[in-house]
Amino acid sequence: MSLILTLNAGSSSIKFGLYAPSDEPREEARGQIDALGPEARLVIEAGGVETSEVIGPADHATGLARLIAALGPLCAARQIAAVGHRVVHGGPDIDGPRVLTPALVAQLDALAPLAPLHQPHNLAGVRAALAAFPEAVQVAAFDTAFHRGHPFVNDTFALPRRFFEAGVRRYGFHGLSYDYIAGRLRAVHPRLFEGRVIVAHLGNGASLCALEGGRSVASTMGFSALDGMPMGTRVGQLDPGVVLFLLDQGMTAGQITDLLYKESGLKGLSGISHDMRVLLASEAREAEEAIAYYSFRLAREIGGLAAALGGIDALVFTGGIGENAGPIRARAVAKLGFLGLAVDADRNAVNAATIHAGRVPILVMATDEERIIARACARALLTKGAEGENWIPCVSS
Ligand SMILES: Nc1ncnc2c1ncn2[C@@H]1O[C@H](COP(=O)(O)OP(=O)(O)O)[C@@H](O)[C@H]1O
Ligand SMILES: CC(=O)OP(=O)(O)O
Ligand SMILES: [Mg+2]
Repeated sequence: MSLILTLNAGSSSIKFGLYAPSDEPREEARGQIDALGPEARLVIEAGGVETSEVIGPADHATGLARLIAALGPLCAARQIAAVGHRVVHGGPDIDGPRVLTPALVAQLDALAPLAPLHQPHNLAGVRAALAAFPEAVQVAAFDTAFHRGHPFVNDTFALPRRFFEAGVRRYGFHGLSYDYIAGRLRAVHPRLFEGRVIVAHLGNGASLCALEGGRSVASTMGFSALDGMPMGTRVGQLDPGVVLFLLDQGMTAGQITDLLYKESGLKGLSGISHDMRVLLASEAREAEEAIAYYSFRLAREIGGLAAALGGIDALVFTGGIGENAGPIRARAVAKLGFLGLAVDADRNAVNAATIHAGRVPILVMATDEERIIARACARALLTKGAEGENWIPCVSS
């Protein structure tokens, strides 16, 4: 039997999954190369057993090579029939997964400046997989695709129209995560799925999405993966006047890019760490202020999306912080009683699946971006053969 490999080559980690193909792919193994840098770690979970080893210094290229080598024993003699890649940016037109062709890869390369922390690594994963598995179908699943049905007012800036036409618009990201959550809502809470749901994806990157009947109508991330929530190292919402000021002060575009993507957010504000666990455990005033800012912005974004939806029928927390950081959820929701939102302290403390004490359900749900990629691969394997066709029929969540 053949296998599906999923690759999610991010800014500081490379995640993978191995699946047996079927309508609902069966996960056989998953893992990641963590903390790319001087002391990278390879973590693999297979058959209920987790192994972890420090692999020493690794960048994206060497980390990918090491990961591909580690797949050998997991695959045994089975062939990788499809490799699915998380690609953060698909541009204005791509509204679902696609089989990768050289022309499409070139088109995606050109979008790298819009997502400099992600797109180049995503595409490096594509190139490594093409070399390692030349017989496999290569599939891309896009973070932007889920948001392509937004109304105009949620996608535009108030710039002259020609900029919108030229692609300067709000794209929205984390679509694989929102697609997965929408699917779980439909399966587990069908009545909520039909309503107005705000999903807060709070990982190293963070955004929120407003869902209506399972479809994205607004997102807090905009043109790039910088806007909206402050993140581990990214600034979140920022007055563009600050960028003009920094340019005027003599900073180069490259320096400002590094500042906004890599030195800001929780890391910049605390001066301690980008990692919420570290900040929650710290007694430093700066850690507390970074947490206070994060929680305040989270409440503001939820309020803003509730207005975009004209109300809220459920709130969902997901991502590493959303799934695990009870104090952050509690602090944000404490400001949102006027929307019918309140947290049950005991259930929140143990990350229970439902944590509300008020009228509006508040859910904690684990996300699974890899599964959305694996499903796209399974559909690509079923439909392959249409010569020159790279559209994959999309089974919506
Ligand atoms: N138990 C926890 N308590 C608080 N924060 C946590 C916990 N576990 C993970 N996190 C936070 O989740 C964030 C990483 O989220 P994750 O979704 O794993 O990231 P990525 O975007 O890289 O997939 C980090 O800030 C980390 O500190
Ligand atoms: C788009 C984005 O911010 O992704 P991540 O959370 O993986 O950094
Ligand atoms: Mg993530």
